[in-house]
Amino acid sequence: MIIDAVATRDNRSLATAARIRSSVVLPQHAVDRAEPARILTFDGLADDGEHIAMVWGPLDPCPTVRIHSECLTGDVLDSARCDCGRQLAETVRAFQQSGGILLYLRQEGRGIGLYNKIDAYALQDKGADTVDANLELGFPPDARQYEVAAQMLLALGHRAVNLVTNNPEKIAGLEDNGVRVARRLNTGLFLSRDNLGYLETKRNRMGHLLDFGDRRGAAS
Ligand SMILES: Nc1nc2c(ncn2[C@@H]2O[C@H](COP(=O)(O)OP(=O)(O)OP(=O)(O)O)[C@@H](O)[C@H]2O)c(=O)[nH]1
Ligand SMILES: [Zn+2]
Repeated sequence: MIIDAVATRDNRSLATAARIRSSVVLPQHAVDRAEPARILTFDGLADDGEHIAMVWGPLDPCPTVRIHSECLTGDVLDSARCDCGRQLAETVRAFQQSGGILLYLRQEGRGIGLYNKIDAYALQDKGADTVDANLELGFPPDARQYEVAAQMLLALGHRAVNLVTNNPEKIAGLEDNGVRVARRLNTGLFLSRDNLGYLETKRNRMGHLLDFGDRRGAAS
């Protein structure tokens, strides 16, 4: 399926249109749904990343979407330094139940890569927060772009979505590239003793929409 370049809200257009390269069934351990889950790959994405979409159908015309940036340490290795693993597990469980699209973007370490992220962790262990550690290494606090996410959604036929995120940059990144965010939905709040500083920095220095309520004292 090929979607032509579309006008964005300020009348720019996407430089390139992506198309679905492969779409295969990915049977799930947890559930046996009427419509099987599929993993999709794409040609024509704006960067060199091997970004994938997981689709649990059937989908609404304005589907629920989660954009998740790769975090090997959190997603695979059970790291509690961040909330990524818990957010990913929450997404998979919810979409297995109710349907949705997970865009798994290969943007490890907010786009600076795994080795650089581990270097940033080493600086954090000496007292820097996540923003200053990136800056000290010569990177922006967040190096991610979301054009590829918009390209993938357009290739899937969706120009409007409900987005699960606390990060306003993801909303702007879709809308700047021709995909309307009809509603924002919060992720869960996955606080622990080890990620409290990381989450506070996201809220205080990066504009993430996190409401700790009175739960910070209970982080364990
Ligand atoms: N550079 C850097 N990257 C980190 C650090 N901790 C986590 N990350 C990366 O941050 C990214 C988090 O991705 P997401 O959970 O999709 O995005 P988010 O910006 O937290 O926004 P939400 O949609 O609200 O979850 C992943 O790529 C992680 O590898 C850190 O201390 N330094
Ligand atoms: Zn993480």
